[in-house]
Amino acid sequence: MSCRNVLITGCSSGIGLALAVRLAKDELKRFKVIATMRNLEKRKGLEEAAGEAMNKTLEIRELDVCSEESIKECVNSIPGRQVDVLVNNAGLGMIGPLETQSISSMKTLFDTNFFGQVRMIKEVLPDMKQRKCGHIVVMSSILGVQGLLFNDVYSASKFAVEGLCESLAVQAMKFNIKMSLIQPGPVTTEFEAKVYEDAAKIDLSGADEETAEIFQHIYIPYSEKIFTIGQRPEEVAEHTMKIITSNNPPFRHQTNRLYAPFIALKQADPSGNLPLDAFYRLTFRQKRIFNASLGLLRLLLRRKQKDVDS
Ligand SMILES: NC(=O)C1=CN([C@@H]2O[C@H](COP(=O)(O)OP(=O)(O)OC[C@H]3O[C@@H](n4cnc5c(N)ncnc54)[C@H](OP(=O)(O)O)[C@@H]3O)[C@@H](O)[C@H]2O)C=CC1
Ligand SMILES: CC1=C(/C=C/C(C)=C/C=C/C(C)=C/C=O)C(C)(C)CCC1
Repeated sequence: MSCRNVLITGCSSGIGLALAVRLAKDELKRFKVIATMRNLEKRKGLEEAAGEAMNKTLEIRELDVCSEESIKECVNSIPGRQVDVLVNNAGLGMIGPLETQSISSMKTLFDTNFFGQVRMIKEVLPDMKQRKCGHIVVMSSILGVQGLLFNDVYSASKFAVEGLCESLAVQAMKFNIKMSLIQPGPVTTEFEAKVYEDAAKIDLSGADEETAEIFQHIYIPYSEKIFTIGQRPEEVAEHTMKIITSNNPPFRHQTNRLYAPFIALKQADPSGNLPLDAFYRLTFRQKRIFNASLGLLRLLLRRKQKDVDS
């Protein structure tokens, strides 16, 4: 197979950085990685992790998914504008009570997580259609399938991405273009620190006392515990690499089997009441069940790790 150009957005940290490095260090040298970031001053981490691959199988370019001009400039700089695989990874998180969040902060989130993806796809789709070849890989989330309290707007942005891709995928198929949505659960990246940092600045006086209490004393501690068993970005990169190298890539792929039961609840009950009840109980009624489930998840994770190591 010839070398494929892979353009990845949001490579200054986390999943984007890990994926760029993984593809660039491919033993079979199947990829030329165009690792992009909006702020080139943050390139050091990627340069160090890429090591010898730098300027051989990996090049760093500037790209802000919120600027059409920046996207065009980057894609035009690629010989023949040839993007064989687009990985739409750049994204922001946002948590908190809806009443405390400004419409302008929600628009910023959508501008990145949804319109950023749209801008990227619009830029490469006509070329891919002409070549009758290409793969669009999109970093969605389990929250693109299942909503979660205090993640209202973030989850909505990922649902929007899922709807966009599900609609486009059939047309893409006609032009031999593949589309894949990657759905990770919690991943231990800068994402986590950034959302907690932003959450600490929320003016909770914009919400009633009970809501503020639930957010601070139930959601935040639960969420922190959940992240202690989050995936590493390298694991998500490995999953994504498998999707990219697959001859017949799936349209949707969950990277963490621990979250399959939450999605199964949704699929099991079209009325939607089953997952709502389960989340309600887990959050408000069953502190002991939540902690016990977490213990079980940890055990399963340790077993899985042992299997991988042996
Ligand atoms: N971490 C998690 O738990 C999960 C994350 N995801 C998704 O994975 C993706 C990657 O997140 P993750 O690696 O965890 O988080 P990070 O915060 O580590 O990485 C996010 C990347 O997106 C970049 N970015 C933000 N805004 C823009 C923009 N306007 N233009 C270009 N790049 C931008 C950031 O750049 P900068 O450094 O300049 O801000 C950074 O490089 C996101 O789409 C996220 O929604 C999905 C499921 C779970
Ligand atoms: C609070 C809470 C939960 C927390 C889930 C979290 C915190 C998920 C985070 C997902 C992320 C960050 C996705 C990013 O795209 C559970 C386990 C569902 C159980 C019910 C209560």
